[in-house]
Amino acid sequence: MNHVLRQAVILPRSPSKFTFASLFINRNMTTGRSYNDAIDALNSLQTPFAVIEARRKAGIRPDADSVREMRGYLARIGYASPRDLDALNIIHVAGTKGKGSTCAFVDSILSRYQRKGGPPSKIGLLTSPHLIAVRERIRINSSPISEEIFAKYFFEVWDRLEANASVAVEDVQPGTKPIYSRYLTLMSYHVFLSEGVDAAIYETGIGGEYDATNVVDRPVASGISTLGIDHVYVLGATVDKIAWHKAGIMKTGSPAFTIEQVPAAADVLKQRAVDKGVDLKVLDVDPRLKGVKIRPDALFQRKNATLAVALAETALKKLDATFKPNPEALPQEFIEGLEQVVWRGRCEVKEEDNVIWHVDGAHTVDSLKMAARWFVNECAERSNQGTQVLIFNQQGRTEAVDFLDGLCNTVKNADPSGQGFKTVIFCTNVTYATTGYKRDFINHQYNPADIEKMTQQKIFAEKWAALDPSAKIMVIPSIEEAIKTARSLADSEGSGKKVQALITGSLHLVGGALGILEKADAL
Ligand SMILES: Nc1ncnc2c1ncn2[C@@H]1O[C@H](COP(=O)(O)OP(=O)(O)OP(=O)(O)O)[C@@H](O)[C@H]1O
Ligand SMILES: [Mg+2]
Ligand SMILES: [Mg+2]
Repeated sequence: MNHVLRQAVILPRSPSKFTFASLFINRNMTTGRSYNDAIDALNSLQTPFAVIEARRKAGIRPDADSVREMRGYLARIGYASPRDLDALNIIHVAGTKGKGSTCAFVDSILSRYQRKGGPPSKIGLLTSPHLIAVRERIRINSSPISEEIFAKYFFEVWDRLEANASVAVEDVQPGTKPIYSRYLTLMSYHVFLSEGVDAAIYETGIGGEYDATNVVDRPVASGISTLGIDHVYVLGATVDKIAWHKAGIMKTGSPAFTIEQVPAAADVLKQRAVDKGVDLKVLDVDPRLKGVKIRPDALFQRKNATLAVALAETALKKLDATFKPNPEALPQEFIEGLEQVVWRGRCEVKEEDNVIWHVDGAHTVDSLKMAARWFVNECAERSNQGTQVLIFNQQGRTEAVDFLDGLCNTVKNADPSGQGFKTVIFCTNVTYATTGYKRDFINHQYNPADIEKMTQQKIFAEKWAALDPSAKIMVIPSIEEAIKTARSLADSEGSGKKVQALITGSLHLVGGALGILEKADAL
């Protein structure tokens, strides 16, 4: 670390109005019933860092009990029959990367039909994680549910769980509640069923087989997006093990789709499809996408779009007996849905007077290479290209240090001067310099001491110093200060040149950064 201390500039924390310890204490539930009260109560359902560590050490991983447990919670909140979920016509998506993007495409396509009067008449969308506010994980007709609606259903679920806390249900301990993301999944079923949603798109949280979303046993269709390495602790370290989990969302009697995968993953998907009697369709990039303006214009996104088209066609066939896919050309609704999709924090460009921000939430080795290539291509198209700056973080994943090689080399190799990023900033995911986290970003799952000492960021700095000894490396306590620092670099640019900044590595980082860049807390 001494080496880093010599090479990297490490900014001290600003005098703050919060203590780090206070951020991580589970709050007792307040008596109020506002959106903020709901988020506080939700935050109390996070598994604390110490418990996660203990489980890790004991080798405890999710298993079939976790799905049975979700069914138990569903029963406690009033949905005792697995058939209750059939009304939602669920489109279920798993994958290592591209899940959210695929779901957003399906949502956008279906919304063109909904706006024409349907079917579907109401579309639900559950995605994770959130970018700017928790409520954005649960959408109806493409909009995050309002704070009022969120709070209403949040506490309805809460009250039902408490009222039925002692009702014996298999695999659920009396008096318990599901943890954070599982609570939101549970709540989403209640929201969508109560609001009369008739097509719901579900992104899995982690894996598939044992994921909280896998309580659906008759999806309208299942889709598996690009597989790669992530969540190694829960899913396994090799792509075949990971594929096994993701294949768990394929259901006998429901159509299933995937796109081209690396052979080890493809083999497992095909074998599990055979075992389940599922006709799994492996899709080449859809030729009907030719001429459709998919953003970013990259192969991975065309794969996501291909999967989304197949899923949307299957859903529309189920919902509307008169809908007939046209193998020659995509209907206008599909083209508009694909071209006009809004999926924030992924390959976004925001231009200021002196800085062009490139914002992408990639956080695996493969997706970071994609993000780097996208950044390079964007920069290459501009005549006012100035210094390239990186703002990076990934909290809580020890393997994240290996994300940096691809990022560094992709940008360096594309730069005719061989320079790549001139300044590299590693910051924590703490949003603001003096007030700490926005409530929606409080995370008990990380080691508070690591954030306080910026341990992870210093490890990144050390790694980057080895990858590129000529880069100026900085370790900075908050996103706000990281952005300020990048802006200040613009002062030394030549006239007409703009700093080209890439913010990536974590969706939490990206969400916090967008909030600051847009000077808004709102969605
Ligand atoms: N098919 C893909 N292959 C590789 N990288 C992808 C693919 N689709 C998207 N990405 C990259 O991954 C980032 C995240 O995309 P997206 O939100 O769709 O993935 P996700 O599977 O929902 O990820 P998460 O694990 O965060 O839920 C994108 O910004 C892009 O850089
Ligand atoms: Mg993920
Ligand atoms: Mg996602």
